[in-house]
Amino acid sequence: MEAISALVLDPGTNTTRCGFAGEDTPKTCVPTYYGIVPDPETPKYFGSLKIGENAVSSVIDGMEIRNPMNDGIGTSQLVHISWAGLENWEVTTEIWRHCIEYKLSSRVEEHPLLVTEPIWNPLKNRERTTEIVFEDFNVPAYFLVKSAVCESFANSKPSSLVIDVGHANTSVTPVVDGIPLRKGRIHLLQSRVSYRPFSHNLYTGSERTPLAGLHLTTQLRHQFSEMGIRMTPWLMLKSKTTYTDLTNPPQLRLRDYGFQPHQSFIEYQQDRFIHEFKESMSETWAEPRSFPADINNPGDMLRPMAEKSYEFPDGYQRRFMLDRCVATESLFNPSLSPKPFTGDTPKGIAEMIKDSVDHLDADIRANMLSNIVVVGATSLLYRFNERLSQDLVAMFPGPRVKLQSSGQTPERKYSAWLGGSILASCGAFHQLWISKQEYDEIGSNIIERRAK
Ligand SMILES: Nc1ncnc2c1ncn2[C@@H]1O[C@H](COP(=O)(O)OP(=O)(O)OP(=O)(O)O)[C@@H](O)[C@H]1O
Repeated sequence: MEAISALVLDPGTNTTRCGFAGEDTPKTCVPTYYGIVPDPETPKYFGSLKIGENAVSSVIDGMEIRNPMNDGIGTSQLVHISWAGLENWEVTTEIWRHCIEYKLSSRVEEHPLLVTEPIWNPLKNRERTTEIVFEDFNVPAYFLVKSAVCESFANSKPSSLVIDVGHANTSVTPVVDGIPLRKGRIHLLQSRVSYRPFSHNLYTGSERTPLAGLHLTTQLRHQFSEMGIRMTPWLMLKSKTTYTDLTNPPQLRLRDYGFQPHQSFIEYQQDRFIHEFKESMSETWAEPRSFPADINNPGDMLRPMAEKSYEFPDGYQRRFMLDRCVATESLFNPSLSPKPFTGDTPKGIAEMIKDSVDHLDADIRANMLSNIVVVGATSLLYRFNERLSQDLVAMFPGPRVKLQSSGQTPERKYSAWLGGSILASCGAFHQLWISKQEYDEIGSNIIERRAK
C-alpha cells in the first residue's frame, strides 16, 4: 500500500504555499489576498468569496480585495472595522481548504498536516489553528512549527541566525539546535523530543520590522505617483501607445466594463507591475560609501550603475539609474523613505539584527554571526546580501560575519515550506505529530503543551 505523505502548509502574508512532505517545492502557491463580492444571499461572509489567482484577478462589479492576515498573525483587516471579529478565520480556513482540496485535489482528512507559523504568533491564534485543522479539516495528525526553525533546517543550519525578508515583515530569529530563542526562554519544539537542553542565560531576541516587500511596494507606488506616472493596470487597458514625454501623454484607451472596479481591486492590479518593477529593476545600494543625498549627482562610484529602461503598462518608457535604489535604500535607512512613516520610524534591517545579536548570550554571539541564513523572496533583490553583509561587518568588526543564502530562487522563496517538507518527512518527526485522539482528549490547548 502506498504510504500517505503529510501535507505542508506555509501561510504567508502575500501567498500561501502548500504541497507534499518530501518534495522540493510546494505544489501550489495561492495569493493570500482574496476578493469579496457583496451578496445578500451569503451573509456568512457578508458577500461571496473569491479565492485563488484567477478569481482575484477577475473584474467583478463591487469586488473588494482584502487580506485575512494582518501583522502576519492571521487576524483580519476586518477586525479594524470592528464588525466581523471572527470572519477572518473563516476566510483563512477557506484559503487553506482551497489550497489543499482544490489545488492539490487531496482529501485533507487523509493526511497529517504540518503548518508553519511566525514566532510571534499568539496563543489564541495557535489554538484557533488547532481547532480548524481538527474540527473543520478532520486531519488524522497535525503539528505547528515555527517558520524560522523550518528555514534553518532547509539551509542545513539548525543553529543559525535566520533573517526572513518577506512581504509584510522582515524578522530575525536566533535558532540553536533547532530551537528558536525568544523572550528569555527556549521554545522547545516539543518536550518529548530530546533536544539538547541549553544552559546559557538566554534572553533574546526575535525581532521584526515592517521593512519588507510590502513597504517597498508602498514606497515605489509613492515614487511613481510623485514622478507623475499614470498607474493604470495592464488589465484595464484596451491598447497602449509607447511614449517617453510625461508632459504630453497619449490618450488612454481603457476597457469598458460597464462599472468602475473597486479601488482595492485597482490597487491590487497596480501592485502587479510594481512587483514586476521590484523584481526586475530595483537594486540595493552596496557601495562602500553611503547612499548619495542627491541621486542626480552621485559623485564617484566604485562601479557605475547601469541605466535600465522600464515600460509602464500605459506605454510610458523611462530610464532609471540611481532612482532604482531609492526604495530599497529605505530598508536599511528608513529615514530616507520617499513616503514618510505615519508613526515612529522603525529601525533599519541591519540595526534590527544588531539589537537581536546584542541581546544574545555572549557565548553564542560569534556562532550566530558566522551562521546567518538569509531567506524570503524580498532577499532576492539584486545585491541585497552584499549590502546586508557590508552593514553587519561595520557593526561587528571583530567576529567573522558570514551570510548564507541559497542560490536557487525557489529555495529562497519557499524556504519555510521546504524546511517543513524536510521535517515532516523525516522518521524522527513522527513522534511529534499530535493525533486527533489527543486533541479530542485535551482540546486546543494541546498545542501549547506539545509545540511551544
Ligand atoms: N525577485 C524578487 N525581488 C524582489 N522582491 C521580490 C522578488 N520576488 C518576490 N518579491 C517580493 O517578495 C514579497 C513576497 O515575499 P515572501 O513570499 O517571502 O512573503 P510571504 O511569506 O508571503 O510574507 P511574510 O513572510 O511577510 O508573511 C512580495 O512583496 C514580492 O513582491
